[in-house]
Amino acid sequence: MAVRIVRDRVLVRVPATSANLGPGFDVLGLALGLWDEITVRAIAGESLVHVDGEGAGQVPTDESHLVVRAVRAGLEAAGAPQAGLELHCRNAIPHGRGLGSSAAAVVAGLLAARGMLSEPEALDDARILALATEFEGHPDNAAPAIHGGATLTWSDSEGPHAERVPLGESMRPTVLVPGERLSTSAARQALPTHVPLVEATFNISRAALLILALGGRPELLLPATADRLHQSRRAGVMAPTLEAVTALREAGWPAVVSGAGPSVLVFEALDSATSEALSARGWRVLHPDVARRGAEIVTL
Ligand SMILES: Nc1ncnc2c1ncn2[C@@H]1O[C@H](COP(=O)(O)OP(=O)(O)O)[C@@H](O)[C@H]1O
Ligand SMILES: N[C@@H](CCOP(=O)(O)O)C(=O)O
Repeated sequence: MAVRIVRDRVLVRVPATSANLGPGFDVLGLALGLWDEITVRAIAGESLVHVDGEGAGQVPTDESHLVVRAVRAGLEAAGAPQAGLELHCRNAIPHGRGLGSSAAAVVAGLLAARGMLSEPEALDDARILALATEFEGHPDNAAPAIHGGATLTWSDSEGPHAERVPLGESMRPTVLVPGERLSTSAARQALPTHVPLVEATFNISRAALLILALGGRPELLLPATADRLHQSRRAGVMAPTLEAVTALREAGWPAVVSGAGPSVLVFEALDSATSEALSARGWRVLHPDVARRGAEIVTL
């Protein structure tokens, strides 16, 4: 029987994510306890979008809205008919700051599509990761948004795959968010197509070390979060971010650029003096939990 829309109202929640984690460019990611909540309704008539919080008054409110596009991609991939869509978005994830807002929007739309379907298995996690990777161009935000916790991704002829990385109990991350935005596409344009073998080898060693560090060897976090592939090459488009990362690392904090920047992720709770000094220089200091569960459909 053909796949149909059988639920006309679905609420989904999706976490922020920090990708790369230093050496794991386009591979590693971590889900953070900062959530977007989106209600999707199938309606008769034209689509409309209401946005509260981050992105309100800035993102489109018609068919070009990213969540609408993702719902449509999900319905199409499942072979289901399209419908008018009404969205209510309550957004907590800052846009254009390297905290995976676009991946969260895409995963939210795909998951909402799953929640509407007569055969939700037509959009299983692997299919959602593949579709989200088509939207994003890289899987390292979508994977932790879907699965929660820390993830690693790789791709083969079948498409992208994701696995959870074991996480110790004690991680208390700090996220520093600047006022300025930087689009991921602009940050990707700063990168070369080829890198020296010695730099690739450096990152392979540190990314492997990071798997140990995350699993319960926090004393390894500082060396394990060093990167030579992408962060310094992006300094031209986010100089204050690289300055903050360098200063924090010199003081012993395991700090990295969050995703494509310009936020900073520190794998520990910063002390109050350091936090206050950063706040005074315009950084918003957040202490999200690690989101150990990923995106979910909340039945309405
Ligand atoms: N919840 C959302 N609803 C609609 N569009 C969104 C949403 N989140 C992100 N976007 C779109 O994605 C852009 C940010 O994506 P990107 O440059 O990849 O940054 P990041 O994903 O790091 O926040 C926003 O400017 C907006 O166009
Ligand atoms: N690996 C990507 C990660 C982008 O993350 P975002 O949160 O900035 O979208 C990259 O470094 O370009």
